[in-house]
Amino acid sequence: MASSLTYFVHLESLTSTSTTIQLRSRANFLCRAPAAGCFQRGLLKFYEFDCSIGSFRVAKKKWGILLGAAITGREGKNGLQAFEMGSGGTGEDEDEGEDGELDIADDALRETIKKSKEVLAMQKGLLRQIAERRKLISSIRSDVVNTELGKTSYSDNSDSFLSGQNSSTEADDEEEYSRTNIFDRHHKKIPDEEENSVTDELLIADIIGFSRKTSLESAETVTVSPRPLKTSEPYILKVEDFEELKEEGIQGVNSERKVASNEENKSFHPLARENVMNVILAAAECAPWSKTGGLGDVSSALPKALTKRGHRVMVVAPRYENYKEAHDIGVRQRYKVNGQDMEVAYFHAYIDGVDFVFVDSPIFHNHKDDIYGGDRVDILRRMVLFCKAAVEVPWHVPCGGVCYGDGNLVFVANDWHTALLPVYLKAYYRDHGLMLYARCVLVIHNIAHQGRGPLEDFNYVDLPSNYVDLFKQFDTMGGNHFNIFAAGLKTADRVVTVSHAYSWELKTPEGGWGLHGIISEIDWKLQGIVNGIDAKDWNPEFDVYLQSDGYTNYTVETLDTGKAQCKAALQRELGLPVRDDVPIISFIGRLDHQKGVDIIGDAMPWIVSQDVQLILLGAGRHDLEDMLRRFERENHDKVRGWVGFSVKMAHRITAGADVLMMPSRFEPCGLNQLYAMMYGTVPVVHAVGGLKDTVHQFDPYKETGLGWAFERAEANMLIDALRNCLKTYRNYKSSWKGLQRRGMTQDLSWDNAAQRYEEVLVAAKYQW
Ligand SMILES: Nc1ncnc2c1ncn2[C@@H]1O[C@H](COP(=O)(O)OP(=O)(O)O[C@H]2O[C@H](CO)[C@@H](O)[C@H](O)[C@H]2O)[C@@H](O)[C@H]1O
Repeated sequence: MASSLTYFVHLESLTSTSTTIQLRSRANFLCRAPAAGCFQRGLLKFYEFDCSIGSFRVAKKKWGILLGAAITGREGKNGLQAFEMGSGGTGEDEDEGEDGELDIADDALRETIKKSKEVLAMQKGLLRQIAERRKLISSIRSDVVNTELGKTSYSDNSDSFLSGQNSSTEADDEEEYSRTNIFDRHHKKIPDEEENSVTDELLIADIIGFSRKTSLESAETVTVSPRPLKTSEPYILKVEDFEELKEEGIQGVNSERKVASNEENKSFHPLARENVMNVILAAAECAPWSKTGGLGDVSSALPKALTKRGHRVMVVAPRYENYKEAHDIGVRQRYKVNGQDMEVAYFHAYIDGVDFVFVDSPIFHNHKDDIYGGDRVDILRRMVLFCKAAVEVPWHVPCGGVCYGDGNLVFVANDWHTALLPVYLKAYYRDHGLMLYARCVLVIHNIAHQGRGPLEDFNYVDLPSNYVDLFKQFDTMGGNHFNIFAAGLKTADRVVTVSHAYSWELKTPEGGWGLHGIISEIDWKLQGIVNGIDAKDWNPEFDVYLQSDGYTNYTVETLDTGKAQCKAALQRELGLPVRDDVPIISFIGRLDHQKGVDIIGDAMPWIVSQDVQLILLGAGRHDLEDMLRRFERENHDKVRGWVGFSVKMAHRITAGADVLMMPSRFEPCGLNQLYAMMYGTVPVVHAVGGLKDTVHQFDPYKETGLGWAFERAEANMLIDALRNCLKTYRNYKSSWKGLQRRGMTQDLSWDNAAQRYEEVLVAAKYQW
């Protein structure tokens, strides 16, 4: 007699050498095999075994944890753990079997099944609620005249999880934005039934994960329980259940992300499909809301690329000011920071398939233009609060009505500011049997900033004293000190840095800034992945900053005319002589030691002796800002030094200039050279870190390469490279065009990088 039970099996902790499971029913097995050799079909795949009644042999390993339907196993005589799950299926034999035989004659198991049924019933309740809410929203939308009705309906607390806000203080138009936005999300169609049931099962298991209890409970009351929930509770969901749930409207909860359209489904990469997971990227800045440099760009662009691969992705960042797109979801949590109780609120926006969650607290508010400002302890307190709040976001913040949960979750922390996240994940949760399946990947964007302080700073991070060693660091620069990056690197499950060359440089005393020893020790979990760029924001074809003031969008086909027009517009805007024949050399970046802007200063006498125009945009160290102003003052006919942070000017300079200089002393990746190449602007860079990885030296004989990459961060090297560059610009027009075309036609999008990240996330997930 056949049944359609599906078994989710996680083979992570298999240990015995040979295991036989005898099935008394026909069953589908979904096996997640983390180690090579478990099954012939390869690594890190899901496997479906349509087993006939009889035995099913698993070589080499022992059963571990059932995934998606966690049921505590029973220890067989040979060390085998065997499980069976199902509800009302056939072939459930309660007799005690032989070794390895499936056995469900267990009270605990019965209890588990019972509980699971209850959970399923609750879920159906939630779906019914969603269907009702959707009807309500439809009626409100169609009744545009009766605004009162809309207000009355939405003043009801129980709608807040759908409307995405509950604050009566928000402006009406913002409320309408929120409603419309979420309405649209919840009305996307389920695609044709071309998806196989395996994917459906995985989606629901992975998206809702083991934390469905959180979302289900919250659905009843609409406010989310503040208490930490144990999330490894058993759950059963069969294929038929999922079908039923889909019919009832589960798409209102999740499908906008996973099954939004046939088009999207077709573009799902098979690897992501099998490894689809929940990803929460936590960062101190996220463009366009907050940005001081490349971290802001990455934390906004990488999540979108991961979403495209099928993952459910959230960005968590502090709320430094009022962002019009994000709405208060009404959830409040309290965390202690150095003994002081602090309340945080959560604001949410759903944009380009990504959930953006902003953690709100008065301590972030005065730092909109000064994210890392204040004294050392101020910053530390902000980051402690932010990391404590961020790590619990998957429990407390229902996005589209459903929390992320921690069952299938990987955090991505960035730089020292969020390096406490993996530490808290371990110290507060995993060491206490919570969030057992959550992992954390830490990304190094810049090791030069580490969150250093005296050892007493340990008191601010609110950890038991046995964790102090994680933070203790001795080096010749800092002596014996407290170092947050060090602790994060030790506790993260995986570490990524933003280029291959930088992953090597980090292990040297010069490149590791005192952490090279730790980096060498954790080499096994370190990987370099070159950043991509947001191909919509930074694309001359669509760039919104090139649509006014005489600028124009252009492509590689319209490069000659389009770029010439942008160059003229830039010269006009900055009050420089409008001349097509004079090369514009540019620099954009933070004004600090890293970026080598002082090296440009050393090269200035030579630069201004040439027939060139020079445009410098930057903010940072006051002495370097003064230097820019002085350059402009002294060479007003050909130099502009724009002091400040202007995204618009960064785009316009990138489009209008012919050459971009990056004499960085070190550069983990560098984004400006990537942007420049996309815009047909030729980079001249110091061959270090990501600049070395991405700007290949021009070879005039072979007509290959993308720009000039000089060996040492010295003025004479910069001058040599610029001299050759200008000679090519003036005398070898076709070579110049070749350089521009090669730069513009590269695939610099995040797609490739996102795939590499996904591999790291998967590796983290299966790491114990
Ligand atoms: N005055 C100004 N006005 C407007 N925009 C300005 C600006 N100054 C800088 N920017 C913008 O800020 C970003 C800087 O990106 P980078 O990657 O060069 O630098 P950063 O050193 O901050 O980032 C760190 O993280 C990133 C991301 O991983 C790494 O690429 C990098 O090597 C590492 O040092 C670019 O988008 C640039 O246009």
